[in-house]
Amino acid sequence: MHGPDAVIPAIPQPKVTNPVPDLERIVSDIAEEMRARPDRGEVATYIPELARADPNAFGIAVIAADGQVAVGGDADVPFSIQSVSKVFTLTLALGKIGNLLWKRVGREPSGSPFNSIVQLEAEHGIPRNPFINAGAIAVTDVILSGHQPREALGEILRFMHFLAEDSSIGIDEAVAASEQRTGFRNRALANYMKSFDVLENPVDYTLGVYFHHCAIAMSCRQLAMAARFLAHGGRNPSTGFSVVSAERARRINAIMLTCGHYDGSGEFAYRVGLPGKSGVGGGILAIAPGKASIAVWSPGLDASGNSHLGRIALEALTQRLGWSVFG
Ligand SMILES: NC(=O)CC[C@H](N)C(=O)O
Repeated sequence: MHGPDAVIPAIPQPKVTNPVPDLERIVSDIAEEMRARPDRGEVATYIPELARADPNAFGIAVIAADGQVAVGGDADVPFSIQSVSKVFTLTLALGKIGNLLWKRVGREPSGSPFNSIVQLEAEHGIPRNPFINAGAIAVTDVILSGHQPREALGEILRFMHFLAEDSSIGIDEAVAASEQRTGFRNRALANYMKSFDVLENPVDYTLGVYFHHCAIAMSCRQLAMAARFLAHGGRNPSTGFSVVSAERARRINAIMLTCGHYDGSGEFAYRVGLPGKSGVGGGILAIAPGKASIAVWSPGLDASGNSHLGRIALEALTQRLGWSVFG
């Protein structure tokens, strides 16, 4: 005899992988250690609104393959993601025009600061990679083509909502307005590229979208959620849906590893050993392929414009868990 339960179809369960031993303890230890450190780097001031960030803030969120979430410190406080947004705009632009993107932007490390102008002249207005400012502006221009700025921005924001499974993510308008007022260098970069026809749209439109996507505010938890597809062969591990192909995820990770920290990319690879992308708001997104998506935040920066404690925290995490991609 079967009981009534026998007719209820089985509910499909997500694939369960082994939980990471001690993950929660390691993450909370690191948050404690970072909170106690006196060396905090320098908060960015060239975008006046960013200068308001609290140098004592520190947050970390790690989302493992089985969905386990380990957080520490200010993991739920939203901050200005700035250049971390460039990972997501690159993903969208590749989705829109595929490998044609590489006619407009290179994929070599620049060895220069994020807002450098010098290489652009020698290389005929083609930025070295999609993560320096010039490259990210060219990528934004690709997303904008065929749309009004408001629509393009809406598309970027909806993509973040979809990836993070969180429609509360928004733009910090005060940060966007602050950069609109003071972004003279980015204006120079964009105008210079426009003179080589690398940008298709009016410079002000492209920059407007760029400044606004840099001003997206997210917490470490939201950022780690949004980047899960990069750690899992292009798939969202909780739904199983594919965001990009495995090949594309691998390639975005490769560009993060080689270019994600500007002229600090070599040092980040040496110390942390993971693909990562930093922003001047103090956020760093890092990907441990097959293992986890990780976001850290501490607003004080080092000389290359990357989060000082964020990098130290990631170095501690990868060492304790043996997560470096270099073994
Ligand atoms: N490195 C960064 O985060 C720079 C982003 C910033 N919006 C700028 O264009 O200057």
